[in-house]
Amino acid sequence: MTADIGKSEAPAVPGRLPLVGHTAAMLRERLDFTAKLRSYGDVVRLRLGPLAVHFVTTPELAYQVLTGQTDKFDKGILVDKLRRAFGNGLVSTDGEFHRSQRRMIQPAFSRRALARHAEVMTESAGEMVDSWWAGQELALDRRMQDFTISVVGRTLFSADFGPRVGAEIRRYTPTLIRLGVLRALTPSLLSLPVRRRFDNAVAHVHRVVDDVVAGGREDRDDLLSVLLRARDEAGEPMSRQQVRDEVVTLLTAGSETTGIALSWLFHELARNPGVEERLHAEVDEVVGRRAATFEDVPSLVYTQRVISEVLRKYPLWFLMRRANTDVTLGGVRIPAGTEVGFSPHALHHDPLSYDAPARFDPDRWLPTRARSVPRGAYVPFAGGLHHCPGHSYASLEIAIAAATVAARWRLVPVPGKPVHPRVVGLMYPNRLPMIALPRRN
Ligand code: HEM
Repeated sequence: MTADIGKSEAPAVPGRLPLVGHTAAMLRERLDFTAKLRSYGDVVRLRLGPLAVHFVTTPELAYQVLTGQTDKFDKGILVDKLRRAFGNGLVSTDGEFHRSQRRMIQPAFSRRALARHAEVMTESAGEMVDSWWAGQELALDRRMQDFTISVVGRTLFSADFGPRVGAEIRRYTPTLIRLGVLRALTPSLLSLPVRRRFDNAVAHVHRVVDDVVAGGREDRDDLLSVLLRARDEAGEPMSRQQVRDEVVTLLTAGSETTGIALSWLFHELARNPGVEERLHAEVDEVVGRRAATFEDVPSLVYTQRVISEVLRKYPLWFLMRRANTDVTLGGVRIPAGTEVGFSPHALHHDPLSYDAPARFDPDRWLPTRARSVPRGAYVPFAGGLHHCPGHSYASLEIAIAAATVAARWRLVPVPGKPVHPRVVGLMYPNRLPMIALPRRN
């Protein structure tokens, strides 16, 4: 009856334990846990420790949370727990402050800026593939992280962003993300040593980034200069701490995700010889044996489908928002202040949205087939007010790096070392040893 619309209660997910709620099951089962939530309802209730969470499980409701009703949601508990690390950086703020910081950062991702960044991406990718030798065993996940950190550092922050900064960021960011997610899932249950490890990682990252900010100049053509030059309405510059928070946010958000995507891309190429062959043929035709450039990317049509498929298969495990007003989702009334979660991974693997979702099938992104994917079912870069500002930058960087590697090398797995995802918010490979074999083309 219409009078009841918006008033029904979401079903509770079975298996809630005293004190810990669903946290133990979620941490034990990870992707399987979030995948099965749709079988309990379109909106379901969970307990993470003492915290009540509504989880939406359909593409349309995820679309509503992200985009359709974006202004009714702020960042949620996940970001609260990461705020110690990212302070008031873009990723952890809302409202007018977030909007004005975003406006300031946006020009670093304009088409003109991207064309400039691409030169660094091409050069860095070229240097990377030149440094490999035939038969070399590469810890590919680490190589890709080194590459993406160095590219973000060189494009956005400073020409002389040194290797020490990269090494420290690479070393401590996974800890920040892993422990940030753990703290969100187990509010107040974490032991002191875990908190100390988190604080220690934060302190290291802050220290190196403080050095980057201290060495920054206002007269350069990079984002750090833009941040240092910025003045508010009263003519005041941004505090050093605010600049630091933005730099930490962009360095970590911009490198970890892109490095993981590149890692999985080469893993999938090695497992799918037909896909690898088509990608190699395209790269041979468009790029030849040189490093790929900005101008090549529009012609790398198949490579771009491969990238879309990597981002489908290996997205974030889950995201959280918090309702800032009473909202109705799927007929369920959700009071202001409620945490609302959803899983990009579950949405990207839902058989109601994708044929054979476990299969790596770049051709599902052919325009004729892609049209049948429901809105909200493909959200690698989220959506709405907090839509990833680096999405074009990331797609460009992945295309340039993938094509530059593929122009020269075939990467094959090291036998006897199985690779599987380690899910800690992001989907890291547990390891990714690969051998570089020269391509004869
Ligand atoms: C494959 C690569 C990438 C993926 C999959 C990715 C994914 C995402 C997602 C899902 C969000 C939304 C998080 C949320 O709503 O809680 C996000 C936000 C963000 N991303 Fe990315 N990202 C990538 C690359 C980048 C790059 C290259 C940069 C910058 C250089 C970047 C900077 C950011 C920032 C600053 C935010 C926060 C935006 C806001 O809250 O307004 N990301 N990203």
